[in-house]
Amino acid sequence: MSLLPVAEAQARLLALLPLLATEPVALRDAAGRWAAEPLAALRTQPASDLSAMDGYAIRHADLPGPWRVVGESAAGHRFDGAITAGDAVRIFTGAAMPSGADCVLVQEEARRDGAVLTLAGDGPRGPGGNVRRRGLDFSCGDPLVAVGEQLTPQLLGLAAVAGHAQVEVRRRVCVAVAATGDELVAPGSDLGPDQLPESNGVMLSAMLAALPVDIVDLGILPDRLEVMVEAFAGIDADMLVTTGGASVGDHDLICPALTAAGAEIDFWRIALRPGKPMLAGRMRDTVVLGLPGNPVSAFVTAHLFVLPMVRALGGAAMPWPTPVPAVAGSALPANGDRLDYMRATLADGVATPADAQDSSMLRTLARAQCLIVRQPHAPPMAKGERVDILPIA
Ligand SMILES: Nc1nc2c(c(=O)[nH]1)N[C@H]1C(S)=C(S)[C@@H](COP(=O)(O)OP(=O)(O)OC[C@H]3O[C@@H](n4cnc5c(N)ncnc54)[C@H](O)[C@@H]3O)O[C@H]1N2
Ligand code: MOO
Repeated sequence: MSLLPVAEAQARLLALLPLLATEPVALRDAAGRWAAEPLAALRTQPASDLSAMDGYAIRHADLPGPWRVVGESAAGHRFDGAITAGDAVRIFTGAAMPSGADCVLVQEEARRDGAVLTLAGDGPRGPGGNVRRRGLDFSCGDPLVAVGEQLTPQLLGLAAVAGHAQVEVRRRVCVAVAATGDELVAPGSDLGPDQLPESNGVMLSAMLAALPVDIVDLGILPDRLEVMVEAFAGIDADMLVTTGGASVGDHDLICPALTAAGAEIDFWRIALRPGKPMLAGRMRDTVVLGLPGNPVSAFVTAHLFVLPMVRALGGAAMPWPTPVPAVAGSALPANGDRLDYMRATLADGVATPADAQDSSMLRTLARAQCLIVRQPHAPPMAKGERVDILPIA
């Protein structure tokens, strides 16, 4: 069977996703979610001309003074009157400019004796000096956040000052995770000679924990068709992620078990190393991803498929990991017909692949800081040439 190119597999998977309902979330709880509706400014910021410094609001035409101090304007308590020739108002950072004043004399350049103020420096350069004009940051109605943008702390601060208390986002994504394999036991268990501590579920849950996800842990399923079918048939989740049993051996039962549980398999086996035996489909309202059992294959396919799909379900406009340029730290051999992701360290922009790239080796994965991306049929590459990497640390 020919292998499906990775980009095609990603596009097909995206097409399988349902559109999740939206919910309003308080800004303080919205970090990391994606805006499901655009946010426009509900107010103008600043709403009035404000002082940018502590000092005295004056008319620039009155320089070089002296002035008579006629009142005070503080943030939250403006000076209600208007000033005329020779008047100054004591003013603080963030306070509204009094009517008639057009600049602020900073207090370091002023000398005050009772109500009399004299110049003790150069003074503001011109009208508007040390003043933040109304609307300097944004005006009411300005578009501020686009649909699909991730809500960073900075955007949430912007939304708050723009007058919003909450933001509409897609509801949290429910992901069921199952490890499969007769050899697997819970981490820390006493081990028989053919047993292995389960690690893929641990790693996947940790990868998902950084996203707005509720995880349903299905634990470890044995390589028994009827047990798997029963576990899968009762699932109520947006996504089911399995690891193991995806290949072609007699005990690789994920494909038949999912099919028997009502899933339609959309594709199986992709042109990716590691990660070739991945499969994907849909089981009623649940998107299904069957990841290979080898730990590095599970990690790479989670990075390229599971996390992007969770982001897309969450409403992300840009769900994919973005390659960045680096320099090859050693010569790289010609690549075969699969898109290859090589574990590598990264120092000062130089990506050096690990000597061994076997997909069972978690220690090299744990110490890798990036994956070097090699396109199918890429020619050999010399040390020092430019490569694309995906940062993972
Ligand atoms: N004849 C062929 N054999 C294999 C092929 C192939 O095309 N033809 N593909 C190979 C590739 S590539 C991969 S990747 C593996 C993936 O196979 P499975 O998805 O069926 O994975 P398993 O056989 O169940 O396990 C593989 C390996 O990983 C260990 N494992 C599984 N689950 C976990 C877990 N949750 N935690 C830790 N370790 C796990 C398992 O013990 C095996 O050692 O197939 C190749 N074979
Ligand atoms: O593609 Mo497999 O994931 O080489 O080990």
